[in-house]
Amino acid sequence: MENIIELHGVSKTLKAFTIDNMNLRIKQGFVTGFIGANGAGKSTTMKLIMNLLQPDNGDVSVFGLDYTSHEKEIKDRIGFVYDSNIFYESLNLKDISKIVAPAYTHWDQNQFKAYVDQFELPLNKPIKKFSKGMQMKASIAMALSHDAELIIMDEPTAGLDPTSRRELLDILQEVMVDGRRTILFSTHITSDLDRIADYIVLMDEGEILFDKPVYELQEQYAIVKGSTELLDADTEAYFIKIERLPNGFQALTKDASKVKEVFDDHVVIEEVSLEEIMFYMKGANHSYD
Ligand SMILES: Nc1ncnc2c1ncn2[C@@H]1O[C@H](COP(=O)(O)OP(=O)(O)OP(=O)(O)O)[C@@H](O)[C@H]1O
Repeated sequence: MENIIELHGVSKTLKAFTIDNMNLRIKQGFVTGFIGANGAGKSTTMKLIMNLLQPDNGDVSVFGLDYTSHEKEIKDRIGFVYDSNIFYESLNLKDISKIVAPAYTHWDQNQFKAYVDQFELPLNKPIKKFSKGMQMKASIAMALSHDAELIIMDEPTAGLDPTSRRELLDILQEVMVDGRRTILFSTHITSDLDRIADYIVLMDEGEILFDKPVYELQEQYAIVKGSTELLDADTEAYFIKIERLPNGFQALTKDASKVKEVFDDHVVIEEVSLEEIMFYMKGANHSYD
């Protein structure tokens, strides 16, 4: 199976927010980073993938299965980290693991204890007395302790200190080593993705703007700087968004080689960061995508 998650023509309206006819495919065996501004719809999409929200229209399948008849099997094979505390707050980790363990076919108590030790989490302290970062670590320890084939994490690095963030990214790299697993995770910290992502999905206002391998982004997207005299109706078509500055223009292109061919040495072409791509694509004219 090439795609571990497939969304076909999915629509969902939540009051003022709408996802309309979304198609998304997440490749098996890779790490996909899910990015987009606040309110873009990343959490909503993850909830649709987890069946915590149901689409108004369209289909969601995970492992090639649908939730109508395979909910338990799908959930058994997913490790999910959500951006707010999903545990019973007055319980401690020891009790929670006893409640959670029977729900999973492959729960591994030793693995769980190893993560608890690594994250230096207390087993006997009620979750409500954990800091935000500790709660996130507890969530991560649970998600990684039942041999899940698919790990879905909504902003797992938010609230973690730099050392813990690095530790988590190392763990995620380790769990990917045997090639059996797939990770989808959202983050606002784009440097997380530089370390481990193979694919990037960018979302804006309920819409997937792109879903691309990292190497393709690095090869094709670039920042172009030059004199505004170079711009006219024809040449502007090479850019996704153009900023006109007093001393020239600065623009994002998704076709760096074409820009090089057309403008040659009249422009400067620079590598683009994910943050810059997000900045330029927000509110851009997507007919150029
Ligand atoms: N239960 C709800 N009822 C109404 N609107 C909602 C509900 N949940 C989310 N929304 C709205 O849907 C939009 C998308 O929210 P979502 O949490 O999916 O975005 P996000 O990309 O995860 O944002 P962030 O990066 O800030 O976490 C927002 O405008 C939010 O206000």
